[in-house]
Amino acid sequence: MTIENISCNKSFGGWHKQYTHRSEVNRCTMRFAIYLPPQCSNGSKVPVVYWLSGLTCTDENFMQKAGALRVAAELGIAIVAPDTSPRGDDVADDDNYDLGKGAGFYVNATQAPWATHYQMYDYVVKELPAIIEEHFPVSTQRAISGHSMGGHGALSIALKNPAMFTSASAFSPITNPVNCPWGEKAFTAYLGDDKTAWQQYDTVCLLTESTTNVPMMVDQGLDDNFLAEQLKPEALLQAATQKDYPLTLRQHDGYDHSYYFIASFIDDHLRFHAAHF
Ligand SMILES: N[C@@H](CCC(=O)N[C@@H](CSC=O)C(=O)NCC(=O)O)C(=O)O
Repeated sequence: MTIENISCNKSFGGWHKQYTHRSEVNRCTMRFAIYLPPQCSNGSKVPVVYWLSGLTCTDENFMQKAGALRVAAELGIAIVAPDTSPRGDDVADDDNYDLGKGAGFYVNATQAPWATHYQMYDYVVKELPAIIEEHFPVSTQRAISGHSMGGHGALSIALKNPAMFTSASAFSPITNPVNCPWGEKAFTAYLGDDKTAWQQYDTVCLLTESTTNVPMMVDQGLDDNFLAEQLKPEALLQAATQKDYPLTLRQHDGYDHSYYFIASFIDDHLRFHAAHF
């Protein structure tokens, strides 16, 4: 697979780089960002945290706003941030921010017009890791994290692929997309009206049926304007408690849904993942 470097910036002794490539699964050009810590400079292979961003984001929001690179450099962890949807003039879109471009929801769409390009589950689970492991000095130790729509992606992907990730974490995740307006809208469009097809991508449903444990950490702000209607951490906590699942849920007074919240606690997430590598 050929990839093209489009930016390169030294940061905390390592390198932040952006690449484009042809995606076979999404049938379009995709862009991703990678942070390579200084420990890579002698050819050593480092573990990777995959970061999945939320609605309206690209590969840039997390890298520019989360303040994660200092601790990634200290811990010797690479971070990979994909885009949140396929892109391009021939890719189906919607007028609203919560469907279409910037809102791929990390599922494989089965419905027209979305199915042609919106295969973000396969992109994150298969195509992107293969590219990363072919082109960069990374080991096969992987963790996954994300925010909001990306928190849903991170937790559901870890639950569906427990052998692939040593740990998973999320900020303000959509925990139960089959049961909230963002999820119902996206899953109806991408997966159709049959709600049984939605459950394969729902963190609460997957955790309830899980037979393996991927250690999980979730941070949630209690002044998040999406908390009650869209995010529902209590549903996740209830499912985890019933299964005795290894979930750490931290709820923080005063914090909202923004990257100011993520930046306040991202160090803890990277240290959590480092402890499990
Ligand atoms: N109406 C808002 C909603 C978009 C928004 O809040 N996006 C969040 C993720 S929400 C869940 O997936 C986000 O991360 N935005 C990018 C950022 O850099 O903050 C809007 O259109 O802005």
